[in-house]
Amino acid sequence: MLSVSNLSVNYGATRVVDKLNLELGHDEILMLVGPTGCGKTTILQALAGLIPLSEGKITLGNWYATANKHVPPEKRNVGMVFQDFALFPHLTVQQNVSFRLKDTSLADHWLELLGLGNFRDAKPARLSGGQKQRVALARTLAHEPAFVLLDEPLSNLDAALKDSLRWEIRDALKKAGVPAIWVTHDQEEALSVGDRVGILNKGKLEQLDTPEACYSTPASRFVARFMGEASFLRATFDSSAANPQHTVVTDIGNVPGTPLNNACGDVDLLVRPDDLSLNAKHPEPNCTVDWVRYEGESRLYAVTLDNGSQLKVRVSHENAMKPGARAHMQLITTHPLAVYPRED
Ligand SMILES: Nc1ncnc2c1ncn2[C@@H]1O[C@H](COP(=O)(O)OP(=O)(O)OP(=O)(O)O)[C@@H](O)[C@H]1O
Repeated sequence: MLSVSNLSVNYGATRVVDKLNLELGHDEILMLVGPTGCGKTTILQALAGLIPLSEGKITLGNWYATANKHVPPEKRNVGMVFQDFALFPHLTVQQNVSFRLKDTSLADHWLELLGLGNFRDAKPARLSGGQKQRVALARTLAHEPAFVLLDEPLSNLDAALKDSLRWEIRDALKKAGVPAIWVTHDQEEALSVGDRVGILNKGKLEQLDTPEACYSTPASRFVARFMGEASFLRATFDSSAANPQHTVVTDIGNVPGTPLNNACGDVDLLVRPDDLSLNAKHPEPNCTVDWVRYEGESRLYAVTLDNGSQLKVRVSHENAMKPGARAHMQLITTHPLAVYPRED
């Protein structure tokens, strides 16, 4: 198990990572997300032993590192996968993956498993971006790392390739049975690939939870906004025993709620674009379209309710309306939505 307690990193007087705590199971994949400059790469560098800790402790297997006890990268048995692949250009695929291995059978194993059998003798320059990243991953896993750190491994690849390769990487990590921390800018990737997701804000973990919990019950509005389109609808919520179903009352329908941060009375309800319907033909319109973004399969509308709240709703592409059009909006979800204390 990889265990991190109170890990902090300072650059001069600036604290960049602030008291990070986490534990990873033996084959668990943690996705680390957060705005640019929030400390993601610094965390990976500290775990890899590339920069010193200012405070805290990292423990894995038979070693531990603290501010006073540095363990060099080569003693940590860490595997790293970078966005720029970091392959040796003058070596073949086989040589890259087998580099410094005494027993090359594991190199063969991962080359086959990642579909690189036919490219053994090719040099990296002849490979596509996706193939290069597979080689980098095969090389990492062939060295039997105790844990793997991935720093935006897919950010140099096109969208279609990203989608398939993220699953291949997840499968390979699970087959290798190693804990992994995977930094990404892509919130959809974080939700779909991770066993858990950690959301960082200014060096602090705001939430460390399952993808479902991070998306549907975000610990803060920051997390809610970071993990997807988030609108906040004025609502009222009675937290007493008189409301056993936890019903939240709004102008566009009542829904079950999950109160966070002791929300009660005047509250804001977190609404995702698929929690709403938008009907242009309804006889009693209650909102006006502000703008629309065509997305192919769907359209995303920003709509202002007659009570002043602005919400975003995603509907089928067949539902075409122009800015200024009147429509009827309604809450259609049956699952509980997160409820926060009112913020004016
Ligand atoms: N060597 C350094 N010296 C001083 N400050 C640094 C150094 N490296 C990074 N920083 C600062 O530390 C903070 C965190 O940087 P880091 O690279 O970890 O962020 P990140 O979350 O990985 O960002 P991005 O998503 O843009 O890659 C930033 O404010 C950055 O300017």
